[in-house]
Amino acid sequence: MNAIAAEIVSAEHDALVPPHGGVLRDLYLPTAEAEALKRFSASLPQRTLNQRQLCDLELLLNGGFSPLQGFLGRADYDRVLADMRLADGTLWPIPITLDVSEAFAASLSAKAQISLNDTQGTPLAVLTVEEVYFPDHIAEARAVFGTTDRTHPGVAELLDRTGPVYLGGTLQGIQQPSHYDFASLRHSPRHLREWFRQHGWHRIVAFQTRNPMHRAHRELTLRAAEQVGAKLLIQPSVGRTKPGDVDHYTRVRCYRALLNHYPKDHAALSLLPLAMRMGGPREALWHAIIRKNYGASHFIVGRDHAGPGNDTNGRPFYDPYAAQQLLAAHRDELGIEIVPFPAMVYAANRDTYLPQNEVDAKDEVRDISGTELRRRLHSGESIPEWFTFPEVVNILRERHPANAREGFALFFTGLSGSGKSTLAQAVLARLLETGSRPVTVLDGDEVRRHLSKGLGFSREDRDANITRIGYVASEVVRHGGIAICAPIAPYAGARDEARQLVQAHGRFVEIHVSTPLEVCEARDRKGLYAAARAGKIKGFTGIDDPYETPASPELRVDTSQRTVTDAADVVFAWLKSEGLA
Ligand SMILES: Nc1ncnc2c1ncn2[C@@H]1O[C@H](COP(=O)(O)OS(=O)(=O)O)[C@@H](OP(=O)(O)O)[C@H]1O
Ligand SMILES: Nc1ncnc2c1ncn2[C@@H]1O[C@H](COP(=O)(O)OP(=O)(O)O)[C@@H](O)[C@H]1O
Repeated sequence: MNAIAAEIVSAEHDALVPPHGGVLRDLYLPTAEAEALKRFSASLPQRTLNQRQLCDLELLLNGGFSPLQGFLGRADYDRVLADMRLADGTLWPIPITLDVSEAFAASLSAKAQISLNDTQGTPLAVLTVEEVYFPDHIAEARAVFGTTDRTHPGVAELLDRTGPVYLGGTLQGIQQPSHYDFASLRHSPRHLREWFRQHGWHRIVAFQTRNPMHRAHRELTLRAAEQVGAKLLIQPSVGRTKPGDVDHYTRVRCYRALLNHYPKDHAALSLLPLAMRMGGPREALWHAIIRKNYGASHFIVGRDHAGPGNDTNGRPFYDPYAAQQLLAAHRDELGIEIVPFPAMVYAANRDTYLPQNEVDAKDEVRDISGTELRRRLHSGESIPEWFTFPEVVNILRERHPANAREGFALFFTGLSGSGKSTLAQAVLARLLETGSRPVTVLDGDEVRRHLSKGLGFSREDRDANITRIGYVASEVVRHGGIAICAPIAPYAGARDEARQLVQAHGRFVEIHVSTPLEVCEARDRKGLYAAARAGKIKGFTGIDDPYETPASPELRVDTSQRTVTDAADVVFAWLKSEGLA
């Protein structure tokens, strides 16, 4: 009996649902062959995968994406876009593709093999490239996400951070990507199926999440499990979720704490290394297929499943129940039962949670939105017990201390001589006078003597300088400190990049020191404007190199209109009003 037939028979035997397409893939080679391929892979073209590609690879190799055996070729890709199916007709809603640059693609010979590596250079798999093709990213965004609006994180990634060429081909797995965090909570579909068998679990309802779970989630999952007579699998995505989400380390601590609030032996926790696309209905279908591969017989789809929030006009990208409708439409061929659920809300008068559609006029409904929860965490305000469990609040508070203890960056930007350093020093003095927070100053001149020594003033060098400042600031903020940065930072793109780096860990406060050029030039503290006018310095900001005015900084201060003390007062008052000082 060949391996495929054996797999089908065993799937029938264990009474767990069959995997998608009938075959649970396992693309890892046996140990000796994997060892030989690892040695051989050193001679192949090397490719370091980004986080999304690494997540995709892991689920391709371990069978989470069964029946796929590699990255999609053109025919599969086209049909997935057009009607959510592989070329052979199997339901598959999200394109799993390997994007590269044109230069990398051009360097490959026909039928090339390439080594796919993690960020440490460890070879994980070899891809035999069967097809090289140019996708139309705009068409892909429209088909998969239904929009080309870059506010959608999946669209932004596709249009701005995805290579122009796709490589299709089959994979041979060498070794699993290493995870040193929560290793005991990570399982392949094969492992999880084995665990279900050992524990006699046959009906299993899976729950997907990218957020910390509170009482509403507990009620919802318990009701869903009870409704279909199944055990519960809490399977949060921990690969990559929506930018700005609570990090998975914190979330997993919350899930673990919550697990103690389920009836014994009724709920299990397993982490899914999925790179979410936030693709709403299509993504929900994909999630269901993946859970089926892990052996779940049922899948909970709540309100706004995998929703990316609102578009540029403030309207939701997807109808909150579109995912449930799409899954219902494919019910017969999906092979995993969908358990649709409305939002759960708290009725204070009954001191209980209810599905929204069971609420009546007399009920006093209470809810705390994600935004409100973040606000309360930031301000240190209380979070009621009806909303979540005290252990969960404690974990979230440790991770998100009230503003007064959370790190942030003050990023002064403006022309040379505008007053950035002077103002930074004055604000520094205020912060040190009134608080005990560690403060790091990354002044333009100072940085250029150390961190950015050797860099000049070309666009490339200036961008590198600002990225370095942003990186150091983000580390300071990550550890709860205050970073005060004061470079010219003339280019909007680099400023935004610094913002992204910092915002992963705390607030980024951009302060445009908007002193007019004439005033800066009249001050000419260092004689550089005169030298620039005389042509002795080339590419001087404001003279013969541009300064891109910040469009929407948190604050704008013109030092020609105020004394140093006044200007520092404006900044400090703003920090106070935001709870940062
Ligand atoms: N070509 C040119 N353009 C602008 N500035 C120049 C140039 N050459 C030297 N300097 C001096 O370098 C200081 C600016 O460095 P920054 O690191 O803040 O610049 S940047 O953000 O990387 O563009 C700046 O200091 P500040 O006056 O404190 O802003 C200048 O003194
Ligand atoms: N209200 C003010 N705020 C800040 N600087 C001022 C003000 N009025 C005059 N200045 C002077 O302007 C110059 C600004 O230089 P600096 O702070 O080094 O600017 P930058 O760091 O932006 O190059 C200093 O000599 C400072 O004394």
